[in-house]
Amino acid sequence: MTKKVLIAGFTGAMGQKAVSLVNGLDNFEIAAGLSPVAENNPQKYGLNSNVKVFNQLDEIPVGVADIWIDFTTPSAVYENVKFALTHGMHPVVGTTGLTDEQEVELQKLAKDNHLGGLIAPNFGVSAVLLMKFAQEAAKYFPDVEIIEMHHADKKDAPSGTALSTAKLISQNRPEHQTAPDEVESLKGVRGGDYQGIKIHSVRLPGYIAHEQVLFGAEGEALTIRQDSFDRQSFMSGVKVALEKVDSLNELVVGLENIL
Ligand SMILES: NC(=O)C1=CN([C@@H]2O[C@H](COP(=O)(O)OP(=O)(O)OC[C@H]3O[C@@H](n4cnc5c(N)ncnc54)[C@H](OP(=O)(O)O)[C@@H]3O)[C@@H](O)[C@H]2O)C=CC1
Ligand SMILES: O=C(O)C1=N[C@H](C(=O)O)C[C@H](O)C1
Repeated sequence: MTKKVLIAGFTGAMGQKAVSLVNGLDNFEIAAGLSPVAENNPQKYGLNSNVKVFNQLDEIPVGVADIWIDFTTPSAVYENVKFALTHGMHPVVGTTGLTDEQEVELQKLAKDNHLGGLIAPNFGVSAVLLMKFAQEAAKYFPDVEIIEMHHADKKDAPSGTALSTAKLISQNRPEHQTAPDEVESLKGVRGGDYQGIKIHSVRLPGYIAHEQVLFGAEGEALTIRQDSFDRQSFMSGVKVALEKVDSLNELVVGLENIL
């Protein structure tokens, strides 16, 4: 049976990659797209002429799609996923910026509506592996800092991946304070702080998405790095999510939990 997909943010950099992905899959079809200023001209965006284009949530009728792909903005994602879950759609969410509280609320909503879904801060295998390796290394190296580097159009900082990396590290890291007496003579120069783990966000044209986790100890260092040179690299993860999402019985966080 062909599954119908709605792509929220279909005009954006990731949305357009998702359009190409779903157009090339046998058992899925794009039924609708949501983007606030998109023209009602689906073909302009690589969509078939019968695809419905919506500019806001309240235009979307019940039953339009089975799966909701979200690559929008941190300010829109919570309401979007709430809408999907209350209108019978399984969410596959790549958009970053959901707070822990919002994730918990959405998980409850998914449970109440008997719908599974996935929230993945990163659909790239290199990033998923980086997070796994960093979590393991944190048992042995409590002194750690994260540097994430992204394109200059990125709206949120730190990246969802960096925040997720810090959360996973903090689960394994013994309580520890690096450089307890330090003083910043230039405000913010030591980066953001997640439970004692410093996070540094770099934004530069030419970059796509990159992360380094630096561990230091007496006389040695370990650096783990991943690079997403092309947004196509995220699509294998999105494909796995599309294939598995309707067999999930909860709103799962993290691609690694469905691989
Ligand atoms: N999980 C992962 O692996 C990855 C996640 N991301 C995340 O995905 C998100 C999108 O990234 P990217 O494609 O680069 O961003 P873009 O800015 O290129 O695209 C954002 C899209 O969202 C649309 N949009 C804006 N507001 C709304 C709204 N209220 N409802 C629906 N759509 C809206 C925009 O439409 P319009 O142009 O009409 O304003 C546009 O189509 C970001 O949060 C990013 O961090 C990115 C890469 C990988
Ligand atoms: O905005 C991006 O580009 C990306 N966003 C995600 C994040 O915030 O971690 C995933 C990837 O880093 C690309």
